[in-house]
Amino acid sequence: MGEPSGTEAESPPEPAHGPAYDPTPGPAEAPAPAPSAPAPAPPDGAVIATRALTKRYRGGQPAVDSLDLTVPAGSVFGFLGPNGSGKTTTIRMLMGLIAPTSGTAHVLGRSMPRAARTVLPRVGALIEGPAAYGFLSGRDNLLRYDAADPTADPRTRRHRVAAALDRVGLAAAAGKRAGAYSLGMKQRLGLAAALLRPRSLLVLDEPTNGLDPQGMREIRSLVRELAADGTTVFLSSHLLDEIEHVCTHAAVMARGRLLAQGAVADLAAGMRGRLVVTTPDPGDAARVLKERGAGDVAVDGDRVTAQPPDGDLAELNAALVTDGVRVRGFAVERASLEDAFVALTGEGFDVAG
Ligand SMILES: Nc1ncnc2c1ncn2[C@@H]1O[C@H](COP(=O)(O)OP(=O)(O)OP(=O)(O)O)[C@@H](O)[C@H]1O
Repeated sequence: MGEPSGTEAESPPEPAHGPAYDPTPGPAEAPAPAPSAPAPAPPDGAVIATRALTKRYRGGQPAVDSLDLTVPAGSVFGFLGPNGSGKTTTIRMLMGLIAPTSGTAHVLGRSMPRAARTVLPRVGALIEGPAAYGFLSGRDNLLRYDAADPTADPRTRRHRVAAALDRVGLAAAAGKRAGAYSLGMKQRLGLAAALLRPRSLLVLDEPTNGLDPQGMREIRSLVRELAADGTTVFLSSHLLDEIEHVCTHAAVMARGRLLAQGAVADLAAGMRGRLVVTTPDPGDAARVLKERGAGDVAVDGDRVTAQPPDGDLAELNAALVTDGVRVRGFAVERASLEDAFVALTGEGFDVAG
């Protein structure tokens, strides 16, 4: 999460929580001033499109630096990067909570933050953790939250609250004090708040942060269900595993800059996986692989692994056999998103979180 907003130089007043689930939503925040440059039209079908989006907090390096992000409609888009890489700052600009230093951001085809009042009712957001009144039940939290929204229809309130609680699997616990909820249940209550109205886009900042494996599974399957219904989901995460299992598309950030974006399968497919040769002659195999241009050759028992050289791998296999290496297994392991990330950043990734 970002650091206290008190260090922020030029942003407008900010609500303590995300736009969709502050339990004390007052009158709508004044939208931040729009950048003066004319906004280019967003690409067709993009639910989020930013161009050269930049945020520089007072005196520092840019927290977000010339970001060109394109989130296709219908995608589950993972916004991936280690702590401090600029994810939360980007999300806050997209939601109109802070003004960019320069560049443009379009959400649902409209320029932010100028169109915040039109855009935000169509966006469900869960930002900077769930917030709820502990002394109220989950249901009463949602009733109160919905009642504070001047555009929400009071006649359908009870029905919409019940449907949202049901949707996130909290119907049975609806009458329980939110203070007694587990973190996972609080997170689901936050999602229920985001789902009180039909949404074109859900923005979730680290939705599984702090959850146990069971809680993570529940949120992930909920995200998949929502996406199956056609909602575009934009979620930030520092967990590669999460992105790989839940997302159709991803963008990789490091130190405020975008390193890559695209379909998850393409991000990993651009990488050649590691060659694994299983053999009772590992020393000879390693020698032949090196001679044939394989990189980073490593021997572990009867397994020899390497970065495959360019060219036809069938030829490489034949060369091993011709040189008397008895080959039991010869395969290229599929590259993971983690391999792609390491190749992009040249550094490891805190996979465990
Ligand atoms: N209000 C602020 N004032 C000054 N600097 C800030 C502020 N918010 C964030 N930063 C700095 O901007 C950079 C990006 O932070 P940001 O919170 O956007 O990253 P993040 O990828 O979301 O990380 P995390 O997962 O830790 O929230 C960091 O160096 C951070 O210290």
